[in-house]
Amino acid sequence: MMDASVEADWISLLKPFLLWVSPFLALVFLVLLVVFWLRARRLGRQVYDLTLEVGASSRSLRTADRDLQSLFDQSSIAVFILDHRRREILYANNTALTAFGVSDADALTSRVIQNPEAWEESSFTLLEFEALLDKVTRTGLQVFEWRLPGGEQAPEWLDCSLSFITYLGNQSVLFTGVNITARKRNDALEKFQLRAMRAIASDSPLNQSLSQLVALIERLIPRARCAVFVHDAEQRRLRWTAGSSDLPSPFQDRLDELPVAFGAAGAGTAASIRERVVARDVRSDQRWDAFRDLAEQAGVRSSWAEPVIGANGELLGCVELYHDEVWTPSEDDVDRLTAPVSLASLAIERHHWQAKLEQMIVSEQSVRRISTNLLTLDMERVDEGIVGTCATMGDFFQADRVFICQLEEASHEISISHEWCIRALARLRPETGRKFPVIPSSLGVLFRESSPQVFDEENPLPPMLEFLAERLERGADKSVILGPIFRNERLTGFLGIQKTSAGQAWTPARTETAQLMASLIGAVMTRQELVNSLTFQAVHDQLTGLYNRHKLENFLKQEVARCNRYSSVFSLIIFDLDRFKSINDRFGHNEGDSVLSTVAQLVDQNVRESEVAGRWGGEEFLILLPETGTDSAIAVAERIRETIAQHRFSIPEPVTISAGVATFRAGDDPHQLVQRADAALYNAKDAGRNRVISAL
Ligand SMILES: Nc1nc2c(ncn2[C@@H]2O[C@H](COP(=O)(O)OP(=O)(O)OP(=O)(O)O)[C@@H](O)[C@H]2O)c(=O)[nH]1
Repeated sequence: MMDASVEADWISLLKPFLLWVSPFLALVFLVLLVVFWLRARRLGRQVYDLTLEVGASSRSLRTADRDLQSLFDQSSIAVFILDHRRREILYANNTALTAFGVSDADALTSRVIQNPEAWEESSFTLLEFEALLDKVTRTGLQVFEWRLPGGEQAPEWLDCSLSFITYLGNQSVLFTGVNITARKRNDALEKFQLRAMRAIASDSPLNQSLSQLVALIERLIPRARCAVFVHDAEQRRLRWTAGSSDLPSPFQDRLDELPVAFGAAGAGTAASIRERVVARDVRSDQRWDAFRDLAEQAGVRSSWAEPVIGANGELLGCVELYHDEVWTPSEDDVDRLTAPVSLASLAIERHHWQAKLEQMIVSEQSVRRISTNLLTLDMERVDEGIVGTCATMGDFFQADRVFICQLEEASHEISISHEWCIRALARLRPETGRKFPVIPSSLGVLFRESSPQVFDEENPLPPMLEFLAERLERGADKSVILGPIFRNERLTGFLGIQKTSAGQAWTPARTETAQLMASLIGAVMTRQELVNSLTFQAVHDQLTGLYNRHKLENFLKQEVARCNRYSSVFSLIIFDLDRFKSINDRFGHNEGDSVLSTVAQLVDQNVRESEVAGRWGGEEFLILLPETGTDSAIAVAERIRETIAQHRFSIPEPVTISAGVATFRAGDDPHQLVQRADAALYNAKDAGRNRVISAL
């Protein structure tokens, strides 16, 4: 009860206050209501405006995308837009589709962007590309060069950019790629061209320079496999010097040493006619008849051969390109190959000159060595020296046999005087020294030009010289060069250089060298003749041809020394023509000379090889009889005396001699011995001449 009354008191107390405040409260509420209404209206308008704005933006974005797409669709730049999160292509233009070899955006997603295998031949992997996509979200832009595997018309190289964009509300990446294949190809070509030129300019071996050219050509003519052949002028063959590693070895081996002839595939034919040869389809081309199976196995269906011609018009080699399909070069292809073919010509010519120079140096050294050998031959051992030089020449000329023939004009005979040959021929060669009949005048006609002649299958040896090749097999590669040897403008022999196997051919330079050698041998022989004659003159008496006094004294000294050392014995005969003064006086000095010569001949015929006869001076002769005692010496002297006495000389009366014989006694010197013989001779004169008396 109490509580109800207290409540009533409170209400009665607040009532006047509430009555006074309530209009204000109502007013405040009203104001607040108005404010809220006003605010709500403004927000609504703003929301409305915003909604309008959003709608417009969205519409303009879509318009922009459409504009962008139509712009990209026409572009030669490859463009695609990739949903960054889902890795899906949202848009790709035609250029991009062609570049990646696909037909639509979905294929680009499934066959490229989400397929790691498609990236195998690309310049980077799918993982690396994805890393770039992630990077672009941080940096906004990435630029790079991309080598694509490339299709038929597709670009090989793209200069690319990736930019981060929002596309159709998605976080996306915009890809652009500009085709820079032509620039890249040019760069690469320049690089290859530079490499090839450097190799040619440097001292690189020919096969290396030509391999660089092969690489260059294969860049210039896509899908072609290339080979470069070098012409071997001596063998008239093409040597496979450089070629694509894609050409199988049996193909290379078979085309190596291709003859320069029609029907020797494209290269051999082009080399023989010195013109371009295009075999559009080797299966039906007759120039490939002999090589068809080989081409089939190597996957060669067409060939294009360009001969390589040197500055002087000589054939240097051949460049050949092979395709695995029926193919003909376009004018552009022909243009493109012009420079490399010129480079090949430069490389081969440079190599040839270098080889020639090296050969000349070696050749000059060898020629100098052989010449020095010949000109400084020890005249005591000339024959040995000449045979040694023949061996050196054999080595130099790569010959199997080198020989010297000597012609004896008087006897009309020819024989091999010096010879060297390889071991294999030793038992086949004709005997050295055997004489064969010849007609020197007809040989003189054959070698009138005094230049060497090469005899081979086409130009056989004249019948009288056939003995030179006797018992040696003859065949295509066998040849003998004969360099005439002249002495005092007379043909006196030949230097012969024989080859029985394929080797270096007889080039003009080699032929010239052979003749130089023949001339040197002629000079050596003349010198030897001169030396022999001087040596002969130095020890022989000019009138009689017997040993002279100087030589007799030498023999005497040697014999005395020998007998003193070995307690041996020898005897001397000294004889003198009887009354020779009277012969001179009556028949003249010339007749006297003739008598002296005849006596010398008779003496020479009556002494043995071991005995030495000479002219002691004037009309005095001395005979030295080794290992001969007094009795035997007297017998020899008697025999000579009788022979002379019985001989019918040119003068109409007999010629007699008186002789003194002395035998060596231990301890004698030459002078003592001669004195004793002389004394015996005087005794013979005193005793009436025409007799033999021995010393006591
Ligand atoms: N025709 C010629 N005569 C020569 C040669 N050498 C020497 N005589 C001569 O030989 C003669 C030697 O004469 P002598 O010494 O008087 O002796 P000889 O007349 O033979 O008389 P004997 O010896 O006593 O028998 C000289 O008249 C010389 O001139 C020569 O090479 N030729």
